[in-house]
Amino acid sequence: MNRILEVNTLTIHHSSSNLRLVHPLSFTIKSGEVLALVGASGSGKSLVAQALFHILPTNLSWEGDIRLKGNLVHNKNVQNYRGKSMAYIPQSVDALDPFLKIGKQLKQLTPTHTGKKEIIEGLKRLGLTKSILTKYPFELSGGQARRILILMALVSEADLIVADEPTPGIGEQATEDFRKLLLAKKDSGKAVLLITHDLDLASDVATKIAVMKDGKMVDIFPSSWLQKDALDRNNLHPYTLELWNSLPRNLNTQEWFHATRS
Ligand SMILES: Nc1ncnc2c1ncn2[C@@H]1O[C@H](COP(=O)(O)OP(=O)(O)OP(=O)(O)O)[C@@H](O)[C@H]1O
Ligand code: NI
Repeated sequence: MNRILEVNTLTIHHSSSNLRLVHPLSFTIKSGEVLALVGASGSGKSLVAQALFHILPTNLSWEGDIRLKGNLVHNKNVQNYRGKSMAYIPQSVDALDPFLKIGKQLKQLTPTHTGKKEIIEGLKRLGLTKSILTKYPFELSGGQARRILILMALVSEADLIVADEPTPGIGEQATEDFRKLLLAKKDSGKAVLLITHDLDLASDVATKIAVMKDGKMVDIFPSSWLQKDALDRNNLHPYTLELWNSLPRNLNTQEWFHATRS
């Protein structure tokens, strides 16, 4: 399988003090893979996504090696990748251009005819109507804006999609539609980095799961390990086990937790 994204010893620190917010971490996402990045609030997930696109807050710096299809992504060439071969669904809906109608913003991403068809279909699948295309971002609700951001990433031709908490506030139906669209991207050989608090979504769509805690990637493992009878669970970090045991569907499997720790 082709490697789409390779991240090698990425660290993120305060520019002024060298104090680390993200400790050295490395991972790879291949064509057709979804890597779910999960972990506590404040553990550094969004910073990792921002570093990939060179859009960290100015008081922070990063070091390491980021490659897209083997090519080093650096300061001077990142514009050639952003929004083209790497699409980003940011955690904040402020990312929409406030002065440009939604239709125009979507059109910029997909100038081709097929793109237009995909936009119309995508709108429908995400529970939006065509009328939204003539609106400005300020006329949308938070959930609608988030769905537009999802659509933007999904209609783009990007090889890599980075989605930072795309589902809060969009409702159950749109979350389900998003899940299906993600699986379609996966099947068509794209690579996805999905940052989420939704562990059910993560275990459902991801091929690999990475867990962050206090700026460290404490685990990265194939999602098949989460199958109830998979022995490899023994290899997971206690924090990962804690996360999974706190899922409502696992609350009755505490025996398993004790069995794996003894
Ligand atoms: N510009 C900044 N300057 C200093 N610290 C920052 C800055 N931006 C983020 N941080 C800190 O870095 C840590 C990681 O933040 P980040 O946004 O990556 O967390 P996260 O895992 O995405 O959390 P959440 O799940 O809540 O979105 C947090 O402790 C946050 O306070
Ligand atoms: Ni975040």
